[in-house]
Amino acid sequence: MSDILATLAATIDARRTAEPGSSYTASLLAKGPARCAEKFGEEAVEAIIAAARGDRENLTAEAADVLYHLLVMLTASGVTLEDVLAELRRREGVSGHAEKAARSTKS
Ligand SMILES: N=c1c2ncn([C@@H]3O[C@H](COP(=O)(O)OP(=O)(O)OP(=O)(O)O)[C@@H](O)[C@H]3O)c2ncn1[C@@H]1O[C@H](COP(=O)(O)O)[C@@H](O)[C@H]1O
Repeated sequence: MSDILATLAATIDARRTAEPGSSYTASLLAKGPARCAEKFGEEAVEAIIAAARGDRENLTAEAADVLYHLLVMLTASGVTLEDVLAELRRREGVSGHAEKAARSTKS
């Protein structure tokens, strides 16, 4: 299921050395990590609005924008999709309740 994400991440990584004029991704990466993060935030807000309105069709499209812009932001910041997937694998099977309880006993 995540093959498309891995393919997209590879495409975005390859765009780091592409001409901004020929690639939207390259033009965004050329603006730096802060601008990429801002774009991710804008797309996330659009997804939030679609979800809050119960607009499933728009939410699907906005969620795709969010995933694309998340990968661009990660690339701009030197974090790979594999880094994020490894973190998810590390968390696998640990309930959010149990993780939160462990955090509160540490402090
Ligand atoms: N998945 C996407 C994708 N999703 C969204 N977008 C673009 O993200 C932009 C965000 O939408 P906005 O309305 O905010 O755009 P905008 O106002 O023109 O953007 P700004 O000027 O504010 O940056 C749009 O231009 C979308 O086309 C994407 N652009 C590219 N991809 C993938 O990335 C690949 C490489 O694209 P290029 O780098 O352009 O070759 C493509 O083949 C696709 O697979």
